[in-house]
Amino acid sequence: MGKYKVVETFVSINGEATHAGELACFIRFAGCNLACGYCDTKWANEPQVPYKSMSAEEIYAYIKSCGVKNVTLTGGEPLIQPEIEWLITLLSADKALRVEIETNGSVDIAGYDARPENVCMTLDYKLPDSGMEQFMRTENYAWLKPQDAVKFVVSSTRDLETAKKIIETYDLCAKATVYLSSAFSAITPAQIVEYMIQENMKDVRLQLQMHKYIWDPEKKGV
Ligand SMILES: C[S@@+](CC[C@H](N)C(=O)[O-])C[C@H]1O[C@@H](n2cnc3c(N)ncnc32)[C@H](O)[C@@H]1O
Ligand SMILES: Nc1nc2[nH]cc(C(=O)O)c2c(=O)[nH]1
Ligand code: SF4
Ligand SMILES: [Mg+2]
Repeated sequence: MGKYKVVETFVSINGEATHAGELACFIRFAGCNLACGYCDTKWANEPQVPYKSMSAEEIYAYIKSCGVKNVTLTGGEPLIQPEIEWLITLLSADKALRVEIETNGSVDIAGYDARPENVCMTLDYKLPDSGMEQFMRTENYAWLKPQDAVKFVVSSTRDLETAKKIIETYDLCAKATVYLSSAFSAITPAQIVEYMIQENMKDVRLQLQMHKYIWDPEKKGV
């Protein structure tokens, strides 16, 4: 089996989505197929980024050594890592783990349809201000499971309007948990809430990146 390019591993609280505030072990992979304007981990996508080569078994052993339940696979883009299916299968077999995959919405997730309940996807929809909307695969919404989330990282009113349209067109709130997050410092959380009230978005949740309020927003490894 191959090795994975891992740029950092750490334990922190998960700052985002459904298990925000709970301890989680993070595995961040190198490289991404997109280049979002707001990306807070551009460093992990640099071609020359230093990485550690780890096998699936080594990653699993690290996760178990952390002693936590939640594992977040992120990046970079985790789902473009060669043989990532194998790692996901290995981790999902351990029912003491809850595996969350942060994915950018451009990669086909159909092949993960047989995943068990302890594997959830947090699927981004990249909005116009990210510059990456053209790469979004709305076909992915056919493969959402109840434990999954669809996340919209918002930078502007135009982004909010697009998010609302996509949520309604694909009936996303019926399929998964839907989050609106502010692209850090691009739009205030208050502006998002005002829009949610104005549009009566009653099944959508605001999410803040908790770790950026606890630590310096530029700090790695938290
Ligand atoms: C760094 S990405 C890595 C995983 C995957 N490439 C993706 O985009 O989902 C992890 C999460 O951080 C979010 N993110 C990145 N930069 C952000 C920023 N400046 N403000 C808020 N969220 C951000 C992404 O939208 C994504 O949901
Ligand atoms: N604390 C913390 N929580 C996170 N949840 C998702 C993250 C990510 O970068 O994907 C992240 C992160 O970078 N830090
Ligand atoms: S898809 Fe994720 S890692 Fe890639 S550039 Fe966008 S936010 Fe960054
Ligand atoms: Mg992050």
